[in-house]
Amino acid sequence: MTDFLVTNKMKKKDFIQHRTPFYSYDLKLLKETLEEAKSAAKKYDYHIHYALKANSNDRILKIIHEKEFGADCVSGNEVKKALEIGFPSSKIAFAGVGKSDEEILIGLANDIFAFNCESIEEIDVINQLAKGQNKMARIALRLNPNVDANTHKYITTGLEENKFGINSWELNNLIDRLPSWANIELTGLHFHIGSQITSMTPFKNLCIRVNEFNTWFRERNIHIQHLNLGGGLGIDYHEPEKNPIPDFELFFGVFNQFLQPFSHQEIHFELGRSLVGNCGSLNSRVLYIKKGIKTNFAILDAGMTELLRPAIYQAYHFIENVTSKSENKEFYDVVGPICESSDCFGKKIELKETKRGDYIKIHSTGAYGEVMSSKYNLREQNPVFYIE
Ligand SMILES: Cc1ncc(COP(=O)(O)O)c(C=O)c1O
Ligand SMILES: N[C@@H](CCCC[NH3+])C(=O)O
Repeated sequence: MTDFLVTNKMKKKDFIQHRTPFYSYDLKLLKETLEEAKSAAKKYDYHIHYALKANSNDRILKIIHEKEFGADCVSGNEVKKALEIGFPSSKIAFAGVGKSDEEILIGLANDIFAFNCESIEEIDVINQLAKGQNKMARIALRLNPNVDANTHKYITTGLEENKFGINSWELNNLIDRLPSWANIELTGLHFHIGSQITSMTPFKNLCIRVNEFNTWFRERNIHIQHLNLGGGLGIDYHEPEKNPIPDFELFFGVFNQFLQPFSHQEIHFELGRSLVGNCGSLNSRVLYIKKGIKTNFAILDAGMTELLRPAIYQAYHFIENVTSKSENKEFYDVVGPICESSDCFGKKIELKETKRGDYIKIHSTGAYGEVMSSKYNLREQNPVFYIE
């Protein structure tokens, strides 16, 4: 998205002046969220790496960098972007189940904090490439803890059936090979069980498994310097105005209570959604109201090309008609203009009586919104508003 606009206060007239659809970001809320996360983590000396995949908009990244978070990247381009914004390479972790040789070389050239490795073959390749560059590569092993995150199946990552992480039965083989990897330094263990997790129970279960793995390595005289517990903390998509900031105290408190690190070990997290999710909104206009057999369709000028989450995870976002003056409420299937039946933001959504031209705000789109947008149907690039 190319065209960047800045406004001090989003007023109705601003909506009306500007072409929809567009994303807007509440930078004040972003800063408050970052501050809360930071102070909750500081209590236990925990380190937070921001997961760039959630939102890699430059202005958002600059603020996160200013607040001294580290970066969690999943592609060579994300590593480059983090460096360009100013994140120090000593705070950049590079994860991902399929890193290409070119991407690994970017990480090596910049001496990043760690490669989070997901297979024995990947470690082999990193070792060879590091040897070629005469470098030592620091790695963390992404282990599959087989813990159910109880979230949508497409955003669960920590079960043995998922493609992510090294399974426990491979560990004996892996540590047998460790001495042969002369250009690898094993520094950490990494875990990530999934995203949009709203119950603390999966995190408690994760801690129990991490303690077991950590002990297993210690018993084999392998000294692990950092434990990376991943991200996954969810946000309140249903009542984002009531609960704009997730309960970071509760989240980190669970790890403080159940995780048993050895004394020298650093504890890292890679949070995405919980830091940026609620500061973003997608703003759009109703193009048409159409009577279906069982329902009314409110057809918006925003579609799955701007916000993919409802189409691929049946994700719920709170949708609000911000300009209707009507006292009446009606149910609508809120859909987009894209040539796909799954281009639907929600079925049976209760809105104030809605007509052509009304402005519709789709809340909590700061994470996995703008970054997942596409040009499908040759859609226009949209402007972005930043609200201080
Ligand atoms: C390995 C890894 N780390 C961190 C994250 C960030 O997760 P979240 O946005 O749920 O905090 C993800 C995304 O699920 C991930 O796959
Ligand atoms: N993109 C997903 C989450 C995936 C997180 C990355 N592993 C979402 O919108 O909820």
